[in-house]
Amino acid sequence: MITSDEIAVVDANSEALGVPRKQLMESSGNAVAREVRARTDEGDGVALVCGRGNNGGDALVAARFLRTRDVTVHLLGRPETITTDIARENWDALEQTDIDTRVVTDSRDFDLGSPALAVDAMLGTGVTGALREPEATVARALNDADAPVLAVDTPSGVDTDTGAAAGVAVDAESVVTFHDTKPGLADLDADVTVADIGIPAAAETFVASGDLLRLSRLPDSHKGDHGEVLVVGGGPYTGAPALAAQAALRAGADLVRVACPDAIASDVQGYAEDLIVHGYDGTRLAPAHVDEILPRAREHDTVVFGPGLGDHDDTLDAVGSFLEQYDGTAVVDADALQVVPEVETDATLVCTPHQGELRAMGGETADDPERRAALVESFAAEVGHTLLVKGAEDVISDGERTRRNRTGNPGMTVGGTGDVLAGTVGALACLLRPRDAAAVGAYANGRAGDILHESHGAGLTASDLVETLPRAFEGE
Ligand SMILES: NC(=O)C1=CN([C@@H]2O[C@H](COP(=O)(O)OP(=O)(O)OC[C@H]3O[C@@H](n4cnc5c(N)ncnc54)[C@H](O)[C@@H]3O)[C@@H](O)[C@H]2O)[C@H](O)CC1
Ligand SMILES: [K+]
Repeated sequence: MITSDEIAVVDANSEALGVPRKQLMESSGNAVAREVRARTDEGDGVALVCGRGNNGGDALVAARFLRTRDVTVHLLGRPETITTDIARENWDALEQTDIDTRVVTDSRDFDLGSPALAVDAMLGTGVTGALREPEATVARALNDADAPVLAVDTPSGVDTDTGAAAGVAVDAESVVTFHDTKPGLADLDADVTVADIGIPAAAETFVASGDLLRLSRLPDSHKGDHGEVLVVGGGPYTGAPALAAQAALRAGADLVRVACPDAIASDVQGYAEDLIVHGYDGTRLAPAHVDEILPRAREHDTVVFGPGLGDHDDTLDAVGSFLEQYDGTAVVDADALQVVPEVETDATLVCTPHQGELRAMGGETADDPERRAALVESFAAEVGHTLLVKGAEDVISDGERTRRNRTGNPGMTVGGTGDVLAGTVGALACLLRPRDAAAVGAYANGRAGDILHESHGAGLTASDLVETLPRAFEGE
């Protein structure tokens, strides 16, 4: 099953892989025509009722594939108001043929006639809220008509994210849906066919520019609120927490604070004026600091735990104690990772190990990319957290869904890039579910590295990466 937000990402990734939407629409239209032929006889009347989006576009394509049927195309709205170029191009193409096309601007003018089959292509995954006019009246007319209804993708009026109807919905005898089934279709008393429309499997497997849509299509609850991140790091190293914090800012977080030992606080502050640094006493994280860090962590949307902490026994004990008591969202990186498999925690974790750290956690790797991805998926299920395993090809899995990321280049093996990634994912995890934050973070980091590779060759630094992140989020 796939939701409309997810299909938008997959569509855009398909386009990035060289299979554009217009090509998918051709396949969708072909699939609709196939269903129409299966449900009618030669010469039968078929009414195609088209909305102004791509759902209507699918039926406009279908009309061309139905030369053996007596087709009438009803467009709901003026052709100038068709919302997408590809649907409009298909309308324009139909207008050059002798197919009977009718423009319905007022629902009172809608005349279905008495076809053997009516095709509902008013609205698909682009629907928002209850059907407006003329669609609502036309939906009632379809429901009152004698002809059985074949719905394209989803019956119009059914919310494709919840499967519920916000008002009147088309009552379809059959549905031809694309790529994968949609929420709610299984609950309908309709015959549902899933048609393969040629979306490459890679559009789902690999993270690509379409995944950036996850950020631009955020629910209203997140508009204008991009979250606050606490970076807990530093001790033996000072640059790491500063890099993670700066990356979180560049990845869009509203506010980023660093908690680090007093002994290095001024060094961390020295990396950038806009960092907010809180020191705890001493030279490294220890169990005595956990009571001070926990309430601070709870005031942030996410915590990035690990950059530069080091692996002193006291520090690892403190990490364990923190995770046992914390129930928010945290990105765990570097030395803190080794604690994760041993600890009982209610926290939602995104762990960002490289291959060596993964093995140290008890996970397995393999040379074959598919095998490696499968191993990461089962290890994620075992530890109960999201994993982002870094490598020439990154693997991201929450144990249920697994993605692979191909952005990035060997120039990025320079020190500090892991800190940048952890900070980026920390910022994204304020907005997206863990596996999406990890996937988009891995993609954007690698893309920043690829942009820099063009200008800097192998000479890129982690700070360059931070500066380039905003461009990487702009997409291609
Ligand atoms: N990968 C795929 O599965 C493909 C699917 N295709 C088809 O495209 C539609 C989705 O197309 P989209 O243009 O995004 O949206 P719709 O056509 O569903 O609707 C947009 C259209 O409707 C108006 N609108 C929105 N809500 C309402 C409402 N409540 N009442 C009236 N009008 C409404 C909005 O303003 C727009 O004008 C998908 O379902 C498939 O059928 C593609 O063929 C390519 C690949
Ligand atoms: K429809």
